Formats: sequence, C-alpha cells, structure tokens
Amino acid sequence: MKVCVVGTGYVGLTTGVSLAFLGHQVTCVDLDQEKVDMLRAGRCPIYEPGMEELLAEAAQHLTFTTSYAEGIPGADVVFVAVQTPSAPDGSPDLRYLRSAAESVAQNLDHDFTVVVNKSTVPIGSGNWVDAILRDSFAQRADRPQNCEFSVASNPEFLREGNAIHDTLFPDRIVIGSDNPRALEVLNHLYRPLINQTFTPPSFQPRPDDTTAVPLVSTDLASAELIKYAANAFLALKISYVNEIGQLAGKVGADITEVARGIGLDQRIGSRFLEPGVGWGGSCFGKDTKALIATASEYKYDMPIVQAARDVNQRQREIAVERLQSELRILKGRKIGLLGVAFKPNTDDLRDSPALDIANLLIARGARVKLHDPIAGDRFRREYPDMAPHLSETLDGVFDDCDAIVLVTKWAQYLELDWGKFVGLMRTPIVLDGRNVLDADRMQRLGYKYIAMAG
Ligand SMILES: NC(=O)C1=CN([C@@H]2O[C@H](COP(=O)(O)OP(=O)(O)OC[C@H]3O[C@@H](n4cnc5c(N)ncnc54)[C@H](O)[C@@H]3O)[C@@H](O)[C@H]2O)C=CC1
Ligand SMILES: O=C(O)[C@H]1O[C@H](OP(=O)(O)OP(=O)(O)OC[C@H]2O[C@@H](n3ccc(=O)[nH]c3=O)[C@H](O)[C@@H]2O)[C@H](O)[C@@H](O)[C@@H]1O
Repeated sequence: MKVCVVGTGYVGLTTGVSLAFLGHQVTCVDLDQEKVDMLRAGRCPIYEPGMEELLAEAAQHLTFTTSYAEGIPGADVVFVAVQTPSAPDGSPDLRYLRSAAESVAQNLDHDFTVVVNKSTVPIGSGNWVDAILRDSFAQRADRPQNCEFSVASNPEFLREGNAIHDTLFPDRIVIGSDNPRALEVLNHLYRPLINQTFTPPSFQPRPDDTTAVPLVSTDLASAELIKYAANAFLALKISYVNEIGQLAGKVGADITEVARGIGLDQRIGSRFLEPGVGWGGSCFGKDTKALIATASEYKYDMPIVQAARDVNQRQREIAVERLQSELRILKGRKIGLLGVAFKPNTDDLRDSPALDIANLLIARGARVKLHDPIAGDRFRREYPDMAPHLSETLDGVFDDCDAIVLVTKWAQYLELDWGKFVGLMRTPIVLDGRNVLDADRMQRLGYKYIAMAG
C-alpha cells in the first residue's frame, strides 16, 4: 500500500521504516531539513538501536522529503506523528497537529485516504482533526472531485530504546474509527504484523512467545483514551513500587523481594516494578498531566494519577535528601551523576530525572559532574548552559568526588569495574538510584552503599 508518514521523530520514523520493511511504499515527510538530509544519507537522527540497520533493509521502499506534495497525493494511509508537548496549563499543545492536518488537506487527491492520528492527543482530537481537514480541503480552489478521506486513531505504544521490537512484535494494535472502509484499509495495512507472517530483520529475531497480535478495533474516543490510560497506569505502577520501596526502607524490608513477591501474582505482573529515582521521558509526565487537564475540563479530579506524579517528583527529591543526610553539607561537595538520558538505550533527555537531580543539587551549592555513554552530544546541544557539568570520562566524574549517583541503568555502569574508581573518590559513597548494584560487592570494594529504596 502507499503510505505517507508526517513527522519523523521517534514514532513517525519507527512507523515509516517498519511499514517500509514490511513491503509498503512509504514516504516520510518532515519539516526539519537537517533530519531529512540525514535520513536520506541512511543515518538516524536519534539514537535508537537497530534503526540504521532497518533503514538500510527497508531503503528500497522508503523516501524522505520535506514536501507534502511528494508524500500525500495517492496515499492510501497518512500517519500523523508530530509532537504534542505540554502547553503551560498542562494540556497538550496541538499547534503542530493543526498545521500538519492543514498541510495534509492541501495535498489530498486520492479517492480514499485514511488519515491516522498516531500522535498522543486529547480525547476528541479525532473529530477536531477531521474538522480541520474538511475546512482546509473545502478552501482549496483545486480540490479534486472524487476525493474522500476519513480520520482514524492508532495510538502508539513503543518504548524508546526498544522501538523496533515494540513495533514489529506489539502486545496489541489499537485502531479507533467508525468508518468500516477505513477499518478495512488499516486491517489490510497491518495484516503482516497482526498475523506475524513477515520474516523479521536479522538483528531483531521474533520472540519465542509471539502469536497473532490482538487487534482492538474501537471508536475514536476509546482509542484515544486507551493511550492515556495505558501510560498513566504504567506511570502509577512505577510510582507505587517507589512508594512501597520507601516504606520498605523504613520497616527493614527488601523491596526487590517485595516486588518479586507481588509481581508473580499474574494479576499484578512483574514488569514495571523496578524502584529507583522514578520515571522520566517525553510521555509519562506529559500524558499524566494531559489526562488530568482533560478530566478537569469535565470538572472531574484524578487523584490517583496526580498521586503518581507527586510520588515521582518526591523520588527525585529523596535522592538529594539521601545525599544530604549522608554528607551533611552539600555546599562545595562534588557529586557525580552516572547517566543523563531518561533511560538506557536512548539519547532522549526529555524530563530526565538526572537533569532534575542535578539542578536540585546545584541549587544546594553542590558541584555536579554528569556522564553518559551516548547522550553527551545531545546534552551539550540542548542544554548549553549545563554543558560545563558534563564529563567525557568516568575518571573526570569519580576524581575527588564526594558521592556518585547511579541515575540511568546503562549496561556500561552495571558492568563497570567499580573497584578501579573507588580510590579516586574523596569519600567513596554510591547512591544506587536504580537499586541494581550488588550492595555486598560494592561494600567489599570499599564503597559506602546507599540504596534508593529498602
Ligand atoms: N517518543 C515516544 O516514545 C512516543 C511518543 N508518542 C507520541 O507520538 C507523538 C510524536 O512523538 P515523538 O516521535 O517523540 O516526537 P518528536 O519530537 O521526536 O518528533 C516529531 C517530528 O515531527 C516533526 N514535525 C513537527 N511539525 C511538523 C509538521 N507540521 N509537518 C511535518 N513534520 C512536523 C518534527 O520536526 C519532528 O521531527 C507525540 O504525540 C508523542 O506523545 C507515543 C508513543 C511513544
Ligand atoms: O507514550 C510513550 O512515549 C511511551 O512511554 C513509555 O515508554 P518510554 O517513555 O520510552 O520508556 P519506558 O521504558 O516506559 O520508561 C519510562 C521511564 O520509567 C522508568 N522506569 C521504567 C520501568 C520501571 O520498572 N521503573 C522505572 O523507573 C524508566 O527508567 C524511564 O525513566 C511507555 O512504556 C510506552 O509504552 C509508551 O509508548
């Protein structure tokens, strides 16, 4: 099928490249010329494992352009995957979506095109996008006669760092539409994924337990709410384990055992029960805020979702409190933070706990050094004022340091030869912000080990 993807960020790029890999003819449109140039050269503008390999494997079915006129005409399906960041009042800023919808409408010419919203958008946005499309289309002097279109919702559930895996082997595909023809088109588009009939790329083998992928075919509003409800649930699951983790520390329980003990109950499930400094990233914060903002439009409170946010913010503060109570005075102390990205296997810095913790420490007069195996360049570009705090080397972080905080669970830090660095530190204190280091081993190596949770 002929597909156009508008916006080639984490979601759009993964969608476009994956659909091209499955054999569809895909044109990706982005307004960012630099991104398009990189992608045309086969280079990936974001750090996403496997993406460049998949780009190469899908190249014959893929085109990148800044021109809507090259992508929209003739497309059976147009995915819109532009950013929907938080506006100051917490609601999503929909200006990118509006502008994308207007540009799509200016170029539609096919007898039937499904315009699929893949961005995470407030409930009701499907109808809103439909109205924008119809208004803009009606204003066209050159509008073609036999041109129909229908708006559908197809929320995205990929995790950064696992984007290709999550797209090729999803837990489910959700489609919201009340138009049978649109549903049929999307069913056809996704058939190889639903039935898992494709040959996976060499670097991403199919998991042993993959069966047919469930398709949740529903109305627009339900599809839109599924996305927010899923993210909010995941965020609150992590906040819950973090809340229990703090209590575990107080009563002398072991949170790893507690998480295992509750996670084995299949009604709870063991994933997303890893305690630590809390969640970050571009979506959990933004989407929980948006859910609360949507509810308040209907004069409805969401205390559980709000609590998940509050607990998450408190985790970042607790990390600083732990250091303060250990070192007494933070002023003038050198604190090293391992990891700047919000999670491993990405260079995304959006709402990264490391940035918040660094700023809280700086506000208390500490000298902060940050390190990240991958996100350093991006950090320098996006946070030029904080760039002097970045260290290229681990020696530069550990040297004369009063405490180290493991913030991001990069494999490099888990496999670090910690014994090699202990002698460099002024006071060898390590705060395990992800509760993943072996406390006994760290103590044997000469560190004073502090867990983030009990
Ligand atoms: N990042 C993630 O892991 C996930 C994100 N989402 C949602 O997907 C949406 C996109 O997120 P990301 O991919 O992270 O965003 P992003 O910021 O990485 O990418 C958005 C892209 O859209 C382009 N763009 C903006 N306006 C445009 C326009 N009018 N025409 C053409 N291109 C335009 C930008 O240049 C950028 O390349 C958001 O709503 C987000 O909440 C959903 C699931 C996962
Ligand atoms: O809408 C989105 O953008 C995406 O948001 C999350 O994906 P992502 O933010 O990429 O990363 P996650 O793996 O969910 O991790 C989010 C944060 O939670 C933290 N986390 C995760 C799991 C856990 O047990 N504990 C924990 O603290 C991670 O370190 C990270 O900071 C969701 O997992 C995706 O399903 C969703 O599509």
